Amino acid sequence: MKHAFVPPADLEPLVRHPKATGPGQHIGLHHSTCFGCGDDTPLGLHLKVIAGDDLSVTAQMPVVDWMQGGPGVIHGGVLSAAFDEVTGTAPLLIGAPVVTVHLEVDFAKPIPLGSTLHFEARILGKQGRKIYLAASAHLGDPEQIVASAHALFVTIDVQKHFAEHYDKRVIL
Ligand SMILES: CCCCC/C=C\C/C=C\C/C=C\C/C=C\CCCC(=O)SCCNC(=O)CCNC(=O)[C@H](O)C(C)(C)COP(=O)(O)OP(=O)(O)OC[C@H]1O[C@@H](n2cnc3c(N)ncnc32)[C@H](O)[C@@H]1OP(=O)(O)O
Repeated sequence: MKHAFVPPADLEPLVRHPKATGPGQHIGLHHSTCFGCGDDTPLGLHLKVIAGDDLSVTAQMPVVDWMQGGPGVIHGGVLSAAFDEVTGTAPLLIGAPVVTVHLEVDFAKPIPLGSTLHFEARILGKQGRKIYLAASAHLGDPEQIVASAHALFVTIDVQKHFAEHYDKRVIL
């Protein structure tokens, strides 16, 4: 699939963190009211991101009616949010809490309501605090990619990053 994202050629190779979630296990470190992965949000993606056996993750998402953009198909922003969540969770495999600084999505096929998206994301490498990822999605046949994404995340100190906003957080 065509895309405009060019990661640096000199990325540092990475290995899994010794305490990373095991292969096949749900990576559940985020919080319960997160739009992407929280169980307690009435309107959220409720994504369960599963660790791969290397530097990759997978997730599935049923495409339900409220996700509609064009008639009968998913909204591109909903799909982008799902890519954000799936790619953003993967850096936990190297022990890095991150926020998104850049996300780009290539939409290859219309994605019908009633289908199930299968996501795969993998860490390409890092450069200082910057972590580069690539992801793709299909509807059941891994040979038929319907969308792909590239993302750049930056490692943060979670306590410091959210300090100013923490007391305005929503608890449901
Ligand atoms: C939804 C909230 C998620 C919260 C995550 C919470 C905890 C994390 C824990 C676990 C994570 C688990 C799951 C995560 C799941 C989903 C992820 C969803 C993530 C999101 O949805 S999160 C919301 C949107 N996100 C933001 O709210 C970020 C706003 N942003 C900033 O808060 C600052 O921007 C910051 C702190 C990131 C950096 O600021 P800073 O001052 O610390 O560092 P600096 O500016 O130097 O950037 C360092 C290096 O990144 C390069 N760089 C920066 N921006 C770039 C760009 N756009 N393109 C290319 N390179 C860029 C610079 O060029 C430099 O590179 P170099 O070192 O080579 O010069």
